[in-house]
Amino acid sequence: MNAMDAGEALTDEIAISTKGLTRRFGDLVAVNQLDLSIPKGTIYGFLGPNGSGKSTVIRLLTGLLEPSEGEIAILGQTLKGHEEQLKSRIGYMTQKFSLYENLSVLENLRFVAAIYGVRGKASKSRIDDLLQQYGLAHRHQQLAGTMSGGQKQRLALACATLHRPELLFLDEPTSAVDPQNRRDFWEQLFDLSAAGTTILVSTHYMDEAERCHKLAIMEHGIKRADDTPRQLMQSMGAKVIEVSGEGLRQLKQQLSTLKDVISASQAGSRLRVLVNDAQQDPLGLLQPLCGNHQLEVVRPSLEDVFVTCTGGRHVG
Ligand SMILES: Nc1ncnc2c1ncn2[C@@H]1O[C@H](COP(=O)(O)OP(=O)(O)OP(=O)(O)O)[C@@H](O)[C@H]1O
Repeated sequence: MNAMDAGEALTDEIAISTKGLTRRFGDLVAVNQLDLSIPKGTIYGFLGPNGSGKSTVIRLLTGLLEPSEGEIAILGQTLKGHEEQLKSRIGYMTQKFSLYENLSVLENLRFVAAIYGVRGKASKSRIDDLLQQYGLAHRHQQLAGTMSGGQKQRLALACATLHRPELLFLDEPTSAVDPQNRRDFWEQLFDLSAAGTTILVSTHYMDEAERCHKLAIMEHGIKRADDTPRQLMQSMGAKVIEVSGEGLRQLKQQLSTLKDVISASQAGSRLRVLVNDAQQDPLGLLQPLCGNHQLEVVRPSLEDVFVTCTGGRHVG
């Protein structure tokens, strides 16, 4: 493929486009022939287990890592050769938040402002706004290293968005925070999205992935599916059957041996069984092993989609 191909696929409406994007580390293929087309203004999720290549994709898209093969276009420009130009239009928040722990909240923000060339009155006013917006005004003198996970996360988001990037990369941003902070964080992401920012966020949390406008399911560096959460659930190649009753541990083992059963996993006092769509009569398949148990066909969840896409190899 030549350098134009990914660029040609672009319209003004596309924020990220890749064609055949591949990255190897020795014999390991961390990202394998990835094609992406992410419209501007979207919150796009990368859902996958540890080691599925999510961070590597983000590092490739931010220009921190060179592809082994393939093309990347960001905000209408081929990435190769335009990394410096694009840097001012991109924000990046890493898993570890990358804060200067020995600097105060204010000093962290001033440092980032200086890096992006935001100076003088503009810097002061932007930092004041961010301190208010992210609930950090009363902590501006506190050392970053002494803050809680949720506070560090808010400061990291303030730093990553200080220069008003059009495109924001977030690598597992909520791994280190509690559910309330995760919810609040997502409210902030929707505010940014409503203001026109395109966001690519990696996660291994299903509830988080479900909030995205669109998402890719990754496994072993390969994109297994790519659509809206609703569409992924509607077009999943499996039926979901819940089984309730006694002796579920043993029943699970028995059901798992059936050819068309993709997975069986326990959730509370029920077994959630995924049966391949090719099976015409999923209840009839399970019934002989289920005796007096109750069986019910239920609506798929995103977790079911994930399990089906990955052939039951990463249950729950
Ligand atoms: N610099 C590197 N050198 C060698 N192997 C690497 C390097 N970076 C990543 N890998 C490998 O590439 C694969 C994908 O890693 P990556 O960090 O992208 O996955 P991930 O989905 O982000 O996982 P996690 O959620 O654990 O961060 C892993 O097997 C990892 O060990």
